[in-house]
Amino acid sequence: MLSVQNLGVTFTMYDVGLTQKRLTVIMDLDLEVGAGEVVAVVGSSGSGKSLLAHAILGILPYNALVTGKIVFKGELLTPERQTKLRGKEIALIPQSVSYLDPLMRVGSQVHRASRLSGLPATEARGVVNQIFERYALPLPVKHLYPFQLSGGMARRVLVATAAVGRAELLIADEPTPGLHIDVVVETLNHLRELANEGKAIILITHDLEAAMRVADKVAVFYAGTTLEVAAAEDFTDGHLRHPYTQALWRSLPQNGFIPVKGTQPSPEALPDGCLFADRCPLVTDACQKARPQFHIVRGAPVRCIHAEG
Ligand SMILES: Nc1ncnc2c1ncn2[C@@H]1O[C@H](COP(=O)(O)OP(=O)(O)OP(=O)(O)O)[C@@H](O)[C@H]1O
Ligand code: NI
Repeated sequence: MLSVQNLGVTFTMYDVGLTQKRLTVIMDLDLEVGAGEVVAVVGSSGSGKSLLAHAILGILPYNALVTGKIVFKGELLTPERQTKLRGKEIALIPQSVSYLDPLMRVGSQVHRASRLSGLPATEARGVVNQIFERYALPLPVKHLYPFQLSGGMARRVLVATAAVGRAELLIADEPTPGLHIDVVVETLNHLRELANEGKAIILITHDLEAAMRVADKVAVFYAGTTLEVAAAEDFTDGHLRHPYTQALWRSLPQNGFIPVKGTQPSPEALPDGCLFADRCPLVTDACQKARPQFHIVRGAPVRCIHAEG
């Protein structure tokens, strides 16, 4: 359904004295998402996850230059098409209730979302009631304002707002950390259900465990690019290809809690070679010379010259 090819995002900024500065924050990024699939995008803070979502939706700030290709349902996703499809065929499940209109009752917002997505007025009312029932939101909740919702209810309203329409691609930017585990699990289950009904889901998260709970594939982001796109079972089968993905896996509490030493390079100081080279146990001179290209190892793409079948 969605194919992101060689995506790049560069910001033009002005420094002291009005000197222009270009900052490339996403480069060579590839990602495929099919109908019925949950693809998790996992990466630490600043790796470019939200910018990927914004690039797909066409809501990057004006000083961002996008290169590469995004193809949606076989057709190039141009800015015009993005404007046309946003909220209709491609919907965002935002990070927090702060994205809802604080002055509008919840029911009206879900209703508005359904109308924006193209549902006729005659159907919208019934569909909104159905969606409230589906997400265990009692009908009186319709009359509440966003600030009156509990954390769990707020997540359900956000999912309902995206699920009420006919959007086939849903992008969930990670729920704010600090949510109760039950709420997280419930939201993840809702996303899985929507995929099982045939939608394509991109789940953006820091939380590898959450990702593995529901995702079919996990795209591992690092300093603005994908290092590996692994199948969820590759983690548990020990089939991971990239040393960074392996390190992330070992950093989970149940796998030894071994931290990955060092930090991700900042967009202002990216190395010429492999982005992970300075933290990698397998590093050799060749790694420092050129950025490794994606190549297929055991059926999945990875960006490491040492990864072999
Ligand atoms: N408008 C902007 N101008 C310049 N740089 C930006 C802008 N927006 C984001 N960036 C930079 O782009 C990089 C990626 O940001 P992004 O928000 O996509 O990260 P993220 O992976 O979503 O992080 P988090 O997990 O913290 O949400 C960061 O280094 C960030 O500072
Ligand atoms: Ni983000």
